[in-house]
Amino acid sequence: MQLPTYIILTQHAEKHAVAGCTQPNLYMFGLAPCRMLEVEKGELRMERIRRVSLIGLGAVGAAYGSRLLMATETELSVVVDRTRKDRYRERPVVVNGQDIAFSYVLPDEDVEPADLVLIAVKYDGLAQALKDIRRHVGPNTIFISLLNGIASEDDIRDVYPNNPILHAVCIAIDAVRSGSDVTFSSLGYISFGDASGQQPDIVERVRELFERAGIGYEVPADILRTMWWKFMINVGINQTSAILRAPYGVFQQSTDAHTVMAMAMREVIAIARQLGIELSEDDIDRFDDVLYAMAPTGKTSMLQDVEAGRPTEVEQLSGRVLQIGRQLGVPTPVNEVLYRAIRAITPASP
Ligand SMILES: NC(=O)C1=CN([C@@H]2O[C@H](COP(=O)(O)OP(=O)(O)OC[C@H]3O[C@@H](n4cnc5c(N)ncnc54)[C@H](OP(=O)(O)O)[C@@H]3O)[C@@H](O)[C@H]2O)C=CC1
Ligand SMILES: CC(C)(CO)C(=O)C(=O)O
Repeated sequence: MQLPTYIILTQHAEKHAVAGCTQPNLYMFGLAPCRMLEVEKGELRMERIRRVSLIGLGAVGAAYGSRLLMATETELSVVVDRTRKDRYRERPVVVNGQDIAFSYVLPDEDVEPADLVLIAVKYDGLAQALKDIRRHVGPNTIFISLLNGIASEDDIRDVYPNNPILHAVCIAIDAVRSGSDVTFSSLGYISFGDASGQQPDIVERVRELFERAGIGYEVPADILRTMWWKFMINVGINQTSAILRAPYGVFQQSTDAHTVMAMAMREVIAIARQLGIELSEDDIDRFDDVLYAMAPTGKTSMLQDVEAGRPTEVEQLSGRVLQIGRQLGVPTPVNEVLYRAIRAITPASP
């Protein structure tokens, strides 16, 4: 029998094969942390993402999680505390009318580290989520956060400074959650990338996973610009929709609603440009292409929070705009009105 050949790569010199051997367990000696790639017929085979751990099974997490469950060669674990586990056992998560049999893991259970940790909680749950997934994190575990806003990647970096983190946002998904029932007509796509430009292999591995799972994606040339574009979108439509209690149809029909949304977006454009991120009026038009394709009955995540009486992510939207605007000396009066109005009608985050 012919043994497979392995190439051993150190974490910090992944481009340089440091040894070839036929005994995979050799990589235990002196080279950790490291990764192995199998060589097949003389060609390097990409190390596939096989173990995925997801935390946050709401609108976004359940929607993308249901796709990841269908990916071949992938094991998906959903990290939940005891209370949530009991709740999901009593009332299973339903996505587009189908009960989904997720595999739940408690934070203290012993597990193999994941290849990829996917985070889909709201911002006020992020600090706890980063504690709860600790047993799923090994030296090479990749992180992707699907949270809105521009802060979560830095928060992950603070807790897991040595792990690869890709930036990501989901665009044009119209998922709505009611209790543990999630429905969507479009999953949109995940725009993701490596802000450091140093980890093209990691981007490729995630791209290959999304292909296998049937999750739409794009890898833009400048992921930080895309993050700010999405931030502009959320500052505009999430906040205006929350105050007007307006689903997407209202923004498709009403020039007034659309104008308020665009006024809030323009303040993001102004601060972004001061920071060297070249957003412009065209970026509002680009969002219109997305907006007019969304289900008229669909609702932003912030409107869903308001209707469910939950705290909102306002501190991550206008809260951030006001903070950065003050630092840069850029006036942000529209966001100040939105900030105060949203805080007036919603409970504060714990
Ligand atoms: N909804 C949408 O269409 C979109 C949302 N987003 C962004 O994605 C992120 C998630 O939003 P969304 O899915 O709507 O939020 P949801 O409120 O629907 O879901 C968040 C989920 O995380 C769970 N959760 C929180 N903390 C933990 C924890 N420690 N362990 C396990 N589960 C936990 C919550 O459980 P529980 O309910 O029990 O507290 C809830 O099920 C937000 O940042 C949002 O802005 C981005 C694009 C679109
Ligand atoms: C862009 C939008 C409005 C829908 O995907 C969103 O990000 C949200 O609802 O939070």
